[in-house]
Amino acid sequence: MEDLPGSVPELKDERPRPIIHNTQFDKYEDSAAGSSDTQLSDGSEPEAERSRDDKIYIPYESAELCFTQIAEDMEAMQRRHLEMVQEMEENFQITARENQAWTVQRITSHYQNKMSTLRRILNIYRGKVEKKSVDCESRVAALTAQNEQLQEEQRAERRRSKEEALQWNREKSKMMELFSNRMDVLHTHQASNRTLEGAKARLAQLKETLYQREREITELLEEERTPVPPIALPYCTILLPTLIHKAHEICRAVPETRVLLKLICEENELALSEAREKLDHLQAEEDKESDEYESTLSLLQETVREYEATQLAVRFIKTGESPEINESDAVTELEAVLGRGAVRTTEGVKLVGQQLVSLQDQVRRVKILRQLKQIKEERNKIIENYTSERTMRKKYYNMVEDMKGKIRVFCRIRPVSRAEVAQGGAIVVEKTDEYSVTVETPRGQREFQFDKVFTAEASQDDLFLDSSRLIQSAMDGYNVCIFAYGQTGSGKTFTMVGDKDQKNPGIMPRSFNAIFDIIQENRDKFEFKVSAYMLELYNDKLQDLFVSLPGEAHAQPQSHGQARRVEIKRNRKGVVFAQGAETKEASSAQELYALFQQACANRHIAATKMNVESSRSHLIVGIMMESKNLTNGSVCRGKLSLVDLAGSERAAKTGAKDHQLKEANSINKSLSALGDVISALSAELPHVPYRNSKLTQVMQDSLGGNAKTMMIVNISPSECNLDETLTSLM
Ligand SMILES: Nc1ncnc2c1ncn2[C@@H]1O[C@H](COP(=O)(O)OP(=O)(O)OP(=O)(O)O)[C@@H](O)[C@H]1O
Repeated sequence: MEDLPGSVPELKDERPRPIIHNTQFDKYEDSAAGSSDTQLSDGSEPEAERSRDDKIYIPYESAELCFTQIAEDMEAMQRRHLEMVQEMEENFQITARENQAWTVQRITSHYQNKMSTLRRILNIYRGKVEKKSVDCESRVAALTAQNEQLQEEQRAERRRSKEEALQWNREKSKMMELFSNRMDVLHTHQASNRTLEGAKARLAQLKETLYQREREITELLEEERTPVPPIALPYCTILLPTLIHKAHEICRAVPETRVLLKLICEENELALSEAREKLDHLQAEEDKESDEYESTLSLLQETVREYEATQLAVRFIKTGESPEINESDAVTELEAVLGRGAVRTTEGVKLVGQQLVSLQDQVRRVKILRQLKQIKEERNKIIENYTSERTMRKKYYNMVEDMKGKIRVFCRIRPVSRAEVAQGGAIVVEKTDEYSVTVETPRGQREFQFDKVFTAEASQDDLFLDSSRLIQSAMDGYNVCIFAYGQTGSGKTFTMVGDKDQKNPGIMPRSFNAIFDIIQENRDKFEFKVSAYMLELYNDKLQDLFVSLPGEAHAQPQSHGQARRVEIKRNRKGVVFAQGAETKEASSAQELYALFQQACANRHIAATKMNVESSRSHLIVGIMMESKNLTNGSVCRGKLSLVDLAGSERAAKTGAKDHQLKEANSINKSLSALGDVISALSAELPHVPYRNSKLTQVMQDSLGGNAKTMMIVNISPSECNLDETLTSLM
C-alpha cells in the first residue's frame, strides 16, 4: 500500500537496533557467538550440550549495572520514538495544510470561473433590464397620463350620471304621477279627451254606478233563478177579435146602438181634443218643478190616453176590424178603457173589459221579460266593460309599478345606537338627496345611488307607503318579494317585523292588514282565499316554523309532533312551494298575525357581540292570495314573499365560536348567493344562478321574471361599522 503523505515510515526494518554495551555480556556474547559459530562450522554435538548445561553466574553488581544500562537505553529509545512521532505529526499537518490549500485553490478557481460567467450573464441581463425599464418608465408615464385623463373623465361622467339620475328620478316621479292620473282617467273611459281635473271624483262616481249595476244584476240574477210561471196564452187573443166582431154585428143589427156609438164617438172626440188642449197648455207652462205640475200632467196624459183608446175601440167596433194583439200599446189602452168601464153599454163589454185587464197583465209580463232580456244584454255588456276595465287597471297599475323598476332598492339608515355612542364613533353616513347616500371612508368620500333613501327620522309609515302598492300587485296576481338586507344589528328585523312591543309595527304586520283591507273593499265582487307558509332557513336547512322542534328552548307543544323534511319544489307554472311544510289558511289579519307570532317563537335567535337579539336564520313568510271574480268566475293567484334575512357579518367581529361560527358561515354563504342572483338580474344576464343556495331557490319565483322585488338595505350611520356598511352598500 502506498504511504500517505505524512504517515509514519515502516520502522521494522529501518529502525536502528539499540546498542547495549555491557562488558560482561559482551564478553559472554562474543564467546557464545564464537562457540556457536564453531558448533555450526564443525557440528560437534557434545560441546553444544555441555555449554547448555553449564550455569552462568553473574555478579549482582554487574546485573544491576546491566539493568540500569538497559533502562537508560530504553528511555533513550522512548524519547527518540516520541521525537519521531512528533516529527511525523508535524509532517502530517504540513501535508494536510498543503492539500487543503490546494483544494481551496481549486474550488476558488472553479467558482471564480463560474462567477465570471454569471457576471457576464448578469451584465447582459442588466443591459436588457435597463433597456426594458427605460421602456417601462416611458410606458408608465404614458399610462399615468392616460389614467389621470380617464379619472378626470370618470369624475365628469359621475357628475353627469348623478345629474342624469336626479333628472331621471324627477322625470320618473312626474311620469308616475302622470300615469296614476291617467289611470284614474282611464277608469272613467275619458282618458283621451278630458282633462285630469275631477278624474278621481268621476272614477268614484263610475265605481258607484258600477256597483249599483252589479247589485241590480245580482238581484235580477236572483229573480231569474226563481222560476217564472209559464205564461198562459191570453184569452183575449181569442176573445178580443170575437167580441169586437160581435159588437160590430150588434151595431149593424140594432140602430140604437149605432146612434149610441156615434154619440159616444163624438163626445169622446170632443173630450179628447179638450184634454189634448189642456195637456198642451200645461206642457207650455214654465213652473214645471212643482209637485202639482207632475200630478196634473200625469192625470191629463192618462185622460188623453183613455180618450184615444176609446176612439180606437169605437173605430174597431164601427169598422169590424180586429185589433193586432202585437200592437201591445193599443191593446193595453183598449183594455184600460174597457176594463175601467168607460164603455158601460152592455154586460158583455164589461166582461170584455175584465178579459182585457187580464190580457194587460199578460202583456205586462211579456214586457218585463223583454226588459229582462234587454237588461241581461246590458249586464253582459257591463261585465265585458268591467272586465276590460279591470284588466286595463291591472295593466296600467302594473306599468306604473314596472316604471319604478322590477327590482327596487331602498336604503334605510338607522339611528345611532347606544353602543355606538359609547364607542365614540363619528357619523360617517349621510343622505345627500332623496336618492343618494355618501359615506366618508379613509380613502375619501364615496357615493351610492338608490331608488329612495330613508334616514333615521323616517317612520315605519313612511317606509310602508312605498311597499303597500306592491301588496295590490300581489292581489292582482303578481309575485312580489320584499326583503331586508344588512349587517347584524342594522335594523332588518325592525324594518320587516317592527319593535318587540309592536308600537312600531314593520312591513310584515302592516302587509297583513293591507291584504285584508283590500279584501274588505272588494268583498262584494270577489271571493278571497289567503293561506301562508312560514319557513326558516337555518344552517342551510329549511324548517317549518309552524312545527316546533323537540328540544329547542322555545319549543311549544304541537299537535303534529315531529318536524318533517321540507323541500323546495316548483309547480308547472313555476310557483315555488315548500313540500313538507304546512300551509295554513287565515281569514283575517289577526289570524295571520297569530300564525306569524307562532312562527317567530320557533325562530333561531342568539346574542352576538353585535346585537343582543340577533336573528341567526332567514325568515321566509310566503302568503298566497287567491281571488275569484263573482261576476265572471275568473280566478287570479298572486304571492307575497316577505323575508327577514339573517345579518351579514364578519365572524371575528361577532365573537362567534363553534356552532355560531358554522351559523355565520352558512348565513354568509347564502347571502352571497342572493347577492349573485340580484347582480345577475340587475345586469339582465341570460343565466341567473338560483340553484347556488336554498335561499335563492325559495325566493326564485319572487325574484326576476314578472315578479316585483323590493330590497331594503339597512345600514348603521356610525364609523364603528364602516366596513360592514360599505360591504352592504356595494
Ligand atoms: N329605524 C330604527 N329606528 C329605531 N330603532 C331601530 C331602527 N332600526 C333598528 N333599530 C333598533 O336597533 C336594534 C337592532 O335592530 P334589529 O334587531 O332590527 O337588527 P337586525 O339587522 O335585524 O339584526 P340581526 O341581523 O342581528 O337580527 C334594535 O334594538 C332595534 O329596535
